[in-house]
Amino acid sequence: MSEQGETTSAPDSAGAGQRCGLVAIVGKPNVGKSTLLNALVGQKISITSRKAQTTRHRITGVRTQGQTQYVFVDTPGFQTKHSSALNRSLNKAVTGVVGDVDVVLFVVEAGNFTLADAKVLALLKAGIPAILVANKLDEVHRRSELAPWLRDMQERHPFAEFMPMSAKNGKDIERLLEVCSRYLPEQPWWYGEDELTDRSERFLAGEMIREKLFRLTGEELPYTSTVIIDKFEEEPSPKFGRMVRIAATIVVERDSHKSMIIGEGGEKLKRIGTEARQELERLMEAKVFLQTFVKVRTGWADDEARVRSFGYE
Ligand SMILES: Nc1nc2c(ncn2[C@@H]2O[C@H](COP(=O)(O)OP(=O)(O)OP(=O)(O)O)[C@@H](O)[C@H]2O)c(=O)[nH]1
Repeated sequence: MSEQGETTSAPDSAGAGQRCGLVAIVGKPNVGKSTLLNALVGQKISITSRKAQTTRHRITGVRTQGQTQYVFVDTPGFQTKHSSALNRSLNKAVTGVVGDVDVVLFVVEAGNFTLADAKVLALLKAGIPAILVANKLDEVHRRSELAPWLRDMQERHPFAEFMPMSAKNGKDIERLLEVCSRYLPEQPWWYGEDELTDRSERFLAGEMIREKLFRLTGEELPYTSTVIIDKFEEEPSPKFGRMVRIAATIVVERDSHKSMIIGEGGEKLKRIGTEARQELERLMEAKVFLQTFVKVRTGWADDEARVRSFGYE
């Protein structure tokens, strides 16, 4: 339950009373960071368009609840299960991230603190509030033992809050969101309330191809060329976790534009597809299969009915 209540009415257009900020989740492998992130975001993680405030970060999810928008950022160093790789990437990737957010969730297993936890803790920056998430509370059978452990943790770092909890418990997640919101600055939201739907990923896929298209063909290509997403299907994949099949059509007005996009031996279209796919994979954290086609539709931009049939309003 958020302090602001569960009002999901449209936000004040001026952004009055809104809070918005960056939240990093850190911790050694297997403490439950992914479980926590998924629960906090409350839906499948997706991407958003990039905004100036967050270009330095890779956004893994956004939750908008009540008046607060929580923007979760990725800490790549902690994704790995290999401690050597963990060590290597720690200083580079994570230090930058945890030094530049509004609040850090430092996740450990309740009642535990190992050398690996200490290494992560050492990276937290003074001045950035850190919440100790003592996760997997449900696995602690003797709760009485937790008090001395918490005191011990208090001595290790000046944590702003202590949250003994379970990432699998909905009430705990609500409580954590509420606590977290206190550390996010009052400022207008960066993202629309509904920006994280499947549709926004679909939209982003189109934008990404469009961006590559214009970047790789240069000025020559008329602005009327556009990208239609014909298919955007997510499939469960034990191998990749997330897998998305995308089929896109680049619509141009002239044959000459078509050959410009396809390039010699199909080289350019291939490059557009590869670059778009790679970036989408990174953003969506998914395996992406992308098919791109080019079609000529003379005067299509003037033909309103046809424009509508392409999915534009
Ligand atoms: N009992 C219990 N298990 C949990 C809880 N949170 C996470 N887990 C389990 O802990 C294991 C690790 O969870 P992940 O979310 O993958 O942990 P992680 O920190 O993201 O792990 P890495 O990807 O290795 O960094 C999984 O089997 C989860 O189901 C919890 O609150 N209680």
